[in-house]
Amino acid sequence: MSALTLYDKVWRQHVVKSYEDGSDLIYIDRHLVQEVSSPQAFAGLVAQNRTIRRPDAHVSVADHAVPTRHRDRPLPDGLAARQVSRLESNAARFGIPYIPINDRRHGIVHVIGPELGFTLPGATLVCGDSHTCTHGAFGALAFGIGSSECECIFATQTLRQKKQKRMRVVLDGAIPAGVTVKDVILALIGEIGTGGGNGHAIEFAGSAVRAMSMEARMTLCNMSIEAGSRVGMVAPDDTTFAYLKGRPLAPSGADWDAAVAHWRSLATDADAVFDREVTLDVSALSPRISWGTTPEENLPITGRVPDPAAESDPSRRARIARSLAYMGLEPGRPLAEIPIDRVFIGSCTNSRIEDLRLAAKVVAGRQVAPNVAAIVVPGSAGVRLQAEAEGLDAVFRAAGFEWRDSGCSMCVAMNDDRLSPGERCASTSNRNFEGRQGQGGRTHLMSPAMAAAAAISGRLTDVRTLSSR
Ligand SMILES: CC(C)[C@H](C(=O)O)[C@@H](O)C(=O)O
Ligand code: SF4
Repeated sequence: MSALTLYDKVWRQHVVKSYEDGSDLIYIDRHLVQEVSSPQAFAGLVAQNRTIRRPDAHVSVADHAVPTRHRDRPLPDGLAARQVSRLESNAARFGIPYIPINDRRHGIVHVIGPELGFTLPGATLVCGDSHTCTHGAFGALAFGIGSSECECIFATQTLRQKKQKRMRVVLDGAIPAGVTVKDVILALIGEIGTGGGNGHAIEFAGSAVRAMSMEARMTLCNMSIEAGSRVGMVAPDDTTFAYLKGRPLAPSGADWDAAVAHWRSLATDADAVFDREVTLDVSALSPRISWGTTPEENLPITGRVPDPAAESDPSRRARIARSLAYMGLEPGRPLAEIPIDRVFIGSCTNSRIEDLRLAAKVVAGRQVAPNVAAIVVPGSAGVRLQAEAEGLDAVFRAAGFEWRDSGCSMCVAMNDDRLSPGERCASTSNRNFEGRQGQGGRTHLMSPAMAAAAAISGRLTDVRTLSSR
């Protein structure tokens, strides 16, 4: 048998049936359900009078629409309240687990899956949400699906899919001080483009990945979709097992030992071949900032706003000009001089405990600039409680940040937290297209440390210069 990759192995172990057109029916072990993409799937079940085949394979939680403050009060009447109550009643009707918004397990689907040990190496995991690739950090085969596919999973626990091509991204070297995995993934997307991973399942490998914490690996895999790939995976290792051990839904006792032995066998064989290989030396990277309206439009903070006139390709020139017009930026301006109005530290990319620790370290003993409104939104109640136990909330509050309850918040304009037209935001989220954080809002993507530095100085800032003051 020829050598296999991690992706090949997990795929193979889930094939129920193969079709002549090259697609396979694969078994889906786990399904996360949120309020925005699930209503149609539940409605489909009702219309066809179907039940859920394996209720224990699903976990539902409302994260996108929920407010991040005043959660002790009933949700005000409106779309959010309807979306949340519909998810709750659908979960009750079909008998699947539901996590209420004030529960200690609440949070963004992609943050709580791993926290609960619902996300496991070697499992297939789906959700009606494009950032499901996050869970690939554990060596799960995880990807986002559409509403009709959610319905299919509910009814059959299987999905017909075509295998992707195989791509390996090797990250070598040590990440320098002041630089984080967010800068690594932005640099990669800057290099290969938002279509760079199209049609491919990415495996992240190399010494830098082995050295990363699970939180960092999740940030990395989370933005695979911004690189065009629905799948981003990391082979499970001791770091993975240490994170999962003792989690509520992880195996225990003798099952744990058997699981670890199986998980170790999933690593890509030494002689396996990839359809595409990309290598990036992370030791040469600087902190990055997106300046435009796609994640690929990003540069080191030491750079300047690009000049469309310097671009020879007419369509690229037009694209840059349009981005700059929307972002309200003049060519040639140093990025580190751009003033900001808002700071958002949160989202399934960067709202885990390590992210908050990094940001708090920058913020400690300093004040948010008077022109800036800044919020920290922990990705889950678990992260919030951990941060509070460590006193991080006090650090943020003392500096002038607002400390919120868990949810997607200002990552996506589907709840109360959003930008006003023209407002410029330093954001730790993953998408920066026009209107993403609110109509007319201007998003600059960056790491938590960089967002914290921007909050303090009131402009885009190289965190390395701030900490050396
Ligand atoms: C609302 C949801 C379906 C959407 C997604 O698929 O990713 C959202 O989470 C996003 O980040 O844009
Ligand atoms: S935090 Fe943002 S990117 Fe993540 S699931 Fe929510 S809306 Fe999507």
